[in-house]
Amino acid sequence: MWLVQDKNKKSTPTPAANSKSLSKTAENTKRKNENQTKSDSIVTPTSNNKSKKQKKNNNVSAVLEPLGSNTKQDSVNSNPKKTLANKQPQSNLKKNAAKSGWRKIELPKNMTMPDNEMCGVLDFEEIDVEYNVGDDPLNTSIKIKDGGNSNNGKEFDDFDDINWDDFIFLDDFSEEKAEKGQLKSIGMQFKESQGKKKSKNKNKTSNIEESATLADSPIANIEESATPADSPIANIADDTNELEVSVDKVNEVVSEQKPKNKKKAKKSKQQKKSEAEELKEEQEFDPEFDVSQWEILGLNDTVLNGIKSIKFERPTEIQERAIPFALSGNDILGAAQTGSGKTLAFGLPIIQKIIETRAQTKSENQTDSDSERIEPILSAVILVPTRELAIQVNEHLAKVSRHEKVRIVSVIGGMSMQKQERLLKLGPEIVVATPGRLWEIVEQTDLLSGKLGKIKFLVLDEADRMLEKGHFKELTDLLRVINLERSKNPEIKRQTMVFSATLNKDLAIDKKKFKKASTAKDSPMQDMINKLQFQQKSPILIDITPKSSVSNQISEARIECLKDDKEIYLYFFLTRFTGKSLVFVNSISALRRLVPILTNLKIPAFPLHASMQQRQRLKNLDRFKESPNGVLVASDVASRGLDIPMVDHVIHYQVPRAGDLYVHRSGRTARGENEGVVIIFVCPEERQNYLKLCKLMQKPEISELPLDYSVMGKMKQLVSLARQIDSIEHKVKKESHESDWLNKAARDMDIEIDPHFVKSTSVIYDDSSDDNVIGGGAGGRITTHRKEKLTNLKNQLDSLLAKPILPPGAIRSFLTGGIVADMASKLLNPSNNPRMPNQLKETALNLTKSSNMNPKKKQKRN
Ligand SMILES: Nc1ncnc2c1ncn2[C@@H]1O[C@H](COP(=O)(O)OP(=O)(O)OP(=O)(O)O)[C@@H](O)[C@H]1O
Repeated sequence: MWLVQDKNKKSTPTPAANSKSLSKTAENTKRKNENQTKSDSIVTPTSNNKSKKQKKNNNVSAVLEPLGSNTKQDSVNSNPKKTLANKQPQSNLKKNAAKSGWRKIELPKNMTMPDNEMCGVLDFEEIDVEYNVGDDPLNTSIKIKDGGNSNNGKEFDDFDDINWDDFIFLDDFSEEKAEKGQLKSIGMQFKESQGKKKSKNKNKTSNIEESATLADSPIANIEESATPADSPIANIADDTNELEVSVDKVNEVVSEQKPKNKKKAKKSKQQKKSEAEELKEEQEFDPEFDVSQWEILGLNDTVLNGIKSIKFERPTEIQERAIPFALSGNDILGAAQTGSGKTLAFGLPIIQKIIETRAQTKSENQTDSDSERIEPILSAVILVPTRELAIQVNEHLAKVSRHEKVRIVSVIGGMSMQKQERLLKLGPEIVVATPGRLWEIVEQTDLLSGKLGKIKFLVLDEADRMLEKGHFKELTDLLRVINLERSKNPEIKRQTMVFSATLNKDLAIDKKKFKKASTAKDSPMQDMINKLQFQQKSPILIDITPKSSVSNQISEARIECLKDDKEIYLYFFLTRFTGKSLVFVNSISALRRLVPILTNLKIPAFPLHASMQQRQRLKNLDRFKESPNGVLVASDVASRGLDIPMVDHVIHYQVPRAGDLYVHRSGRTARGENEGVVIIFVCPEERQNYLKLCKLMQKPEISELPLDYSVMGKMKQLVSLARQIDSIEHKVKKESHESDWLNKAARDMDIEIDPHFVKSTSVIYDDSSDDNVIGGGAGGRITTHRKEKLTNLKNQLDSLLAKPILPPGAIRSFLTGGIVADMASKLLNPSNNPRMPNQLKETALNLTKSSNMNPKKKQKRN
């Protein structure tokens, strides 16, 4: 059984508490103190039954409180002794919490436990509610629900994100120990046991030592269960694919040393998925597959085997041009359109080099009896601007190097730093990283010291993005460290490869101009080139971007409408054409407005933006990938590099602020050999920017999408209902949040809210309009009224959504004659759009292509 430590008062400060969590704690304390001051002025003291309950709880030394009741203790002081010395009157609740710094939380009744025994409750600072556990960590997965909203719940199968310094085993808990500050968190116990094991096994190699300890410790078992030991790419089965490393050797050691009596670990969903994928890949491998087109580029048999697994018949142009140069050791500046296969253009030569180096090292060590213990060498660092892209590049390279088990680790922000450190200790050969987190690791640990300076390859993918705010500083710092060693020892050879679809920021992609821009003394490109310290005076420039920078496989079209009507037009487009759509917005606020409206309209819409938790970002990305008609509403964090299969439409819901954004956003469709549609929404306020964009892209105006807009009245009605529902839901949530806050403040202070106060601060609801709240009255009534209105609106919307969307006049004349005389047959015709039966089931691609061929084709508007 475990107790959970209140995040706001660590009575047993642990060495592992990192600066981030400490600062967060301080921030929480400050906020809580502010809240307390606020609540002092609005609540009155009382003695009620609750305080009796709390007295009783005092005897058990941990505060009992129902999970989700929001009765977290107030933070008093991070030092328990100091708190006890504090003579200020406090509620029993507070004293109790201050004494122990730990609290026990009752589990909700509906919680299922394998052995009917409580084992633990998790309460993370970044997660509002819950839980689920079993008593055997190996047979357990944790489900943590975000924000208490079950629709929005997320599940982790991964114990690695738990800070074990925040938990103790309940059996270890005593009030005495708590007072003396002698409680040892699970994390501390683990570290101690790890220390002991290490000294016992000091003759073993460091990797083996660590694995052995991991295998013996309860925490280790948990960690292992999150990292499939038998997978060649250990973390590919991680539920987020957060990190990947091929650690066969270490894994062998781990599995050998597992205690015999250990219960069989239940395979996580992800493990199973990864095993299934591996099996599939194994079956997909075709030794007879013709790779002659690749062979002529100079790739060796091992890499060619990798290609036989992924079955790419021939190299793309950028691969054809870049691979031979890269294999012969050149620095490269490569520009090619989005989705043209740049990852393998730099990835295959790196993999080949790693395999060759391994073979060479092995043959050099053949006389050495220790040849089996060859230290893996960090050969390549690939820097990318976003976390999702890092994971994707990792997966892509892991897939093609699967037979050789090249060790690849992603180092990205927003994920467990400890896990990334542990994987780095195992010795990766390729690190794919975002600059921020890699720099954090370099600064805070010595895991990469001496290694970065010796790498054989440095890649900057989406290089132009790296020059922008948010990456530039860390990138510069990293380059300083990477170049340091070489400046001392010029013998060290390193190839540098820089790739993007928009290498030249001003988008003037013509060779002369590009060269000019990249050599102009004061350009950021030149600055970066200087910092990169290419080994060659002039790196090989391969620029095969099309004139307009946008892929030739993309068909573009424009939708003109008023700013306030964009939601209606978007809903219309998404209903009219089936397929996967990626909708880009310029701001998170626009995204937050749009997603609930689409959700109310039963469109499977998923948000993705940089302020979301990383796990949620990945989860939404996965949901989008799996949903054939899904809509990802994203900020520009998704604009670069993401290779999501079969995105049919990219929609610029707002005109992008820069030309390169237009290119990269648009490039999320038409990947590889596919075609795709790009739609840009333009409202009168954006017209100027749109025209500038066209000029920048060196193209005439984008043709307008020829649509039959006769159903727009219906669409407007539906969207208006969805908006109203969202607005009321928002208000109800806000009210309930405020009332929770008030009740919580009162509970924390052991006081009762004065009903007069509630009355005087409440508002009167004007029945004539949902928005006319004019002051004075009872809050509860308002909420009830709103809820009723909400139910009515939802019913109304549901019934409209269940009907086909028909042009005006269709209902009256339905089945009888007039403009929709043949409606019955249309409704039954499978080649018509089921939601809009008077329209053909047509793809946006065909329509856009035909309008591009015939730009004068007019659309009908009512
Ligand atoms: N030779 C090939 N034949 C067929 N498909 C390929 C080939 N090379 C790569 N691909 C596929 O093309 C898609 C795009 O590749 P990749 O992500 O490397 O493009 P990119 O040029 O880096 O795009 P972006 O500029 O958007 O980052 C991927 O799905 C990849 O698997």
